[in-house]
Amino acid sequence: MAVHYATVTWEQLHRDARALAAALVPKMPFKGIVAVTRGGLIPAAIAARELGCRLIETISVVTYDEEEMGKPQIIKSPDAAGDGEGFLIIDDLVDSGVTARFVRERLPKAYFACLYAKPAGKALTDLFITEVPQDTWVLFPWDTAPLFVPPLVSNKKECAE
Ligand SMILES: O=P(O)(O)OC[C@H]1O[C@H](OP(=O)(O)OP(=O)(O)O)[C@H](O)[C@@H]1O
Ligand SMILES: Nc1nc2[nH]cnc2c(=O)[nH]1
Ligand SMILES: [Mg+2]
Repeated sequence: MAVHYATVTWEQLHRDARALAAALVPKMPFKGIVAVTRGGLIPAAIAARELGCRLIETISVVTYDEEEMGKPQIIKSPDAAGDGEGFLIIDDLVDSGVTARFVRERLPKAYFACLYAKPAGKALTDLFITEVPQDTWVLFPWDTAPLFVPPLVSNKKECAE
């Protein structure tokens, strides 16, 4: 279980998604992108803009069943992508690799790219941008909000005290 957090800001996410797109240019052309919903949607949109790709398909895989890791289930199939030939799959991250393995079984000929990868799942990717330790939980910008943080010294006390 993750014991550390890595907070990713919108700016960092945008930079990393652009870096992913830049690394994908030599792999072009792609017929289209398959975004792994939901986490892959925003990285896929940024990469699609950079790569001039307008055909976007989605695959939705549910791996957790009431907090338990269950058997992965496809609840939305990427029908436009066939067996994945010529397609680029984009997700936000691989952790255990369960989602990536399942998606690859469904789209065996596609190229799999993501922004962040933990050691247990990284071998399932063709490309990732940043490795994250296994014990670290990535907090995406859509997971977080700015919070008031109280000052170190209470304003009831005088500075000179
Ligand atoms: O390698 P794994 O252990 O399978 O974990 C990685 C997956 O987990 C997260 O998705 P999640 O299933 O939480 O759904 P979401 O994208 O809809 O948030 C993340 O977006 C990856 O798709
Ligand atoms: N937000 C988020 N979702 C995950 N799903 C599996 N691992 C992670 C992670 O580190 N962060
Ligand atoms: Mg996901």
